[in-house]
Amino acid sequence: MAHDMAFEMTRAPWSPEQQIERPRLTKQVLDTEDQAAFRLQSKMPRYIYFAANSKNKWGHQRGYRIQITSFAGDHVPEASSMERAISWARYQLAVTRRKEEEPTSTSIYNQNDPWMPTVTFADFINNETITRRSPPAPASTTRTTPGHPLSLLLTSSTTRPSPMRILFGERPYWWVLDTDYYGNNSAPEIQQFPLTCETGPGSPSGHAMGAAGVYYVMVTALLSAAGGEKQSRTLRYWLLWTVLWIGFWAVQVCVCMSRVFIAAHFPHQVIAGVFSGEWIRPPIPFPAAPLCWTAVPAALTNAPALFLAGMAVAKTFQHIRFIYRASFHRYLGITLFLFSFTLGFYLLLWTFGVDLLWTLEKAQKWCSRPEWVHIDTTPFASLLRNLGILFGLGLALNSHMYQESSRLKQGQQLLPFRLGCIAASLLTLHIFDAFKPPSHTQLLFYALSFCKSAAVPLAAVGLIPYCLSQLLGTQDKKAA
Ligand SMILES: O=P(O)(O)OC[C@H]1O[C@@H](O)[C@H](O)[C@@H](O)[C@@H]1O
Repeated sequence: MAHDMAFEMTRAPWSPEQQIERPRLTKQVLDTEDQAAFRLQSKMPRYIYFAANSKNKWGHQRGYRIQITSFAGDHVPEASSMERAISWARYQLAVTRRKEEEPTSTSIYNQNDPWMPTVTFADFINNETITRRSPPAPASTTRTTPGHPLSLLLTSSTTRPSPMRILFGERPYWWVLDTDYYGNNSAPEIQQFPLTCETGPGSPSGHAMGAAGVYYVMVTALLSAAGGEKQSRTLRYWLLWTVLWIGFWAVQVCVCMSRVFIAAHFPHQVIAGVFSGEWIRPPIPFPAAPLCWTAVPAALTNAPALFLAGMAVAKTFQHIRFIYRASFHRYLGITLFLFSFTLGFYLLLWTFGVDLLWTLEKAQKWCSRPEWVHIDTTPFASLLRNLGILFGLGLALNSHMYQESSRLKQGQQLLPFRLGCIAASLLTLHIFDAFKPPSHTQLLFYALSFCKSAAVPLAAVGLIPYCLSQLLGTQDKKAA
């Protein structure tokens, strides 16, 4: 984008017989390489800047300004037979469209045979379109070559996601800015929010999946508790059935619409999330589930974790006996298996050049505010959180505290015990939630996330019921 001043003649308001030149700001989009290559000694616009599609908080287009001051003159006459080897020096500034097959803008080998140069910079400037590209980050893609003070080559990638990639985990907040789909037309303005910049793959939606999985299990558990025999179901049961399912779908619609509204998802991704959230509930044989999920490329690293969350909740309600009987060793074994399976699979693919964390780079590149990119949204953070919960649950259920508190569950003071547990657990969860592990060291962050998640069930299933049972037990004794 070039900003300059043009002068227009106007009458001086204070002296109408006089004319004055009034400066006016002009803006011009430089949309081809030829327009954005400024020859030496040519007149430059006053301001040149790389504009992004987003706006800053004053409503001005984001971007960064390029300022060039140089007193250098001609390098060699352009008619010289060796000029092409140093043709970058023709320009004060040149913006070109970079392609993957063009790793460099010049080459030291040009010096060896300047008459037949390996790379000719001037050939890059062949009038290709350069608008609707991502603004390159100055540190990573701006190349100033030592000894080439006048040449500033800015590049932008041509590896753009095709429209079909929205089926493979692209999120709208980056896809819209990153795609060639809109050609020379302007792409829709996408407003980002603090929750937009998720770093994992967008398909299927983890929030929709979690909401559907958890609420499905809650609704069906409540209905089976209220239902009794099929034949003896009363009007009250059917009223409850209607209210609960309306509630279920109301929650799903709100979750899905909010995810689409903040540009974190396309509609098909949240719909897939809701339905996979329901399917993910047991009975999928335990070790088979992460393997099933590997069929969904975009959700690969997230899958075991998501499965685990859905499964942990579902088991609690639907197969209560199993989850209570499983030994700590079993919990530990499952935790280790899921961790090593996911890590191993990730590393295996990585050695073959497949980076399952490709979405992280997209988020960092396209999020309008770097502080909105949170490490706790990464698939690995999610995996460790859910593994922590599983581990903590196993630890709590096999603890002495849990055995002790279970005794009171058959006792007299069941209602105060349960209400006390709910209130104390909510309070504790709130306190846990306020603790944010420091994110400057990734390993420390992941380790602390795991510990924090393990502490949650340990507190809610072990410690809190134990303390309350002791308290109520003492009161019982005093009363007796
Ligand atoms: O895919 P969505 O809806 O943006 O949800 C992403 C979230 O999905 C959850 O399952 C993960 O635990 C979170 O870490 C992640 O941030």
